[in-house]
Amino acid sequence: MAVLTNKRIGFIGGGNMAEAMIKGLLSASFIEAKSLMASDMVGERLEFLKHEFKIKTTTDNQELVQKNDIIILAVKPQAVKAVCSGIHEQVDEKKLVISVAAGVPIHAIEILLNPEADKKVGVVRTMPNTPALVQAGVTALSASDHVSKSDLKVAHRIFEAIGRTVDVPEAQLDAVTGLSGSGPAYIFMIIEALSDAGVKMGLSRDVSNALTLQTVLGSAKLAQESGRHPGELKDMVCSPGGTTISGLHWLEKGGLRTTLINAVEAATQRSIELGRNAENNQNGNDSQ
Ligand SMILES: NC(=O)C1=CN([C@@H]2O[C@H](COP(=O)(O)OP(=O)(O)OC[C@H]3O[C@@H](n4cnc5c(N)ncnc54)[C@H](OP(=O)(O)O)[C@@H]3O)[C@@H](O)[C@H]2O)C=CC1
Ligand SMILES: O=C(O)[C@@H]1CCC=N1
Repeated sequence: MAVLTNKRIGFIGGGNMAEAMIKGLLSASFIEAKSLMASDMVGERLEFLKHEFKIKTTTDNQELVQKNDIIILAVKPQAVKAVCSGIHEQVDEKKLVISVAAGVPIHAIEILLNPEADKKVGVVRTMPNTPALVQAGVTALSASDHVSKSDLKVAHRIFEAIGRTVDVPEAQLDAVTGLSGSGPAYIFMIIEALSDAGVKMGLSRDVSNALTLQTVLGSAKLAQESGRHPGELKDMVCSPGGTTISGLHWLEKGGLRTTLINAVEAATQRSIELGRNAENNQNGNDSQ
């Protein structure tokens, strides 16, 4: 039985993030496929989504807005301006607009959707991540003043269906993007490297992958469920004069902590830059 029975959700942009959310929402039985729709310019993506998830599709963003109550902006930040300008007449006060676009500020979306400033358009800006695919995502949300408490609750329920949610002030969403939005990619790189390391030491790829994945999963679970400081949990693994401290010495020499902090900082800065470019309708250094 679907949790959200009386609302229809439309995704503008049917790429990776939309797919992660659609799969997560359907797997969680949060909503029925017939209440989901996606629009995209890429016909192949729409065919895939239609075939894989049995959802409705269209190439017409205006039709998508007309036929749905909750509109999720899931296009690249660089495309937000064009998309919002193309749908502003169809977006009325009854629609709830949720953006997952990195960097793009709420007020920029509000101005684009309400150029005459003659209606109240509620926008919730969010930053989810791809583990939504397996209902293990985490999403930070921030809402504009025009979003009612009940609409914000609906937004929370959507993202709770695909993982955890946190509320943050909008000013912190770029940092969220640098940490948990981009974070799965950092972790996948670490997983790949650890698995390679096992193979270098003579393990089969299958065994090495299995050991790596369960080690990452188990460590996160232990940290989450015990609530203990990660430094304390790390110390529990390090026997005096033992193997782990020898390994950690190399992680320190390689600057692992500094590297991760720099990565989050760079991704946060890029999110801020994407937001500025989206407002100015520029692409900055990227050609996408
Ligand atoms: N991927 C991730 O892990 C996360 C992504 N996000 C955010 O989600 C958004 C989407 O990212 P992601 O899914 O990775 O990107 P994708 O490029 O995979 O998906 C975006 C899709 O939107 C399509 N599109 C472009 N312009 C339009 C338009 N005018 N109307 C309808 N569809 C259009 C694109 O087509 P085309 O390819 O032809 O441009 C593409 O198929 C971004 O803003 C990103 O910041 C947020 C959190 C995590
Ligand atoms: O790489 C990106 O820009 C998007 C935003 C967060 C994760 N992916």
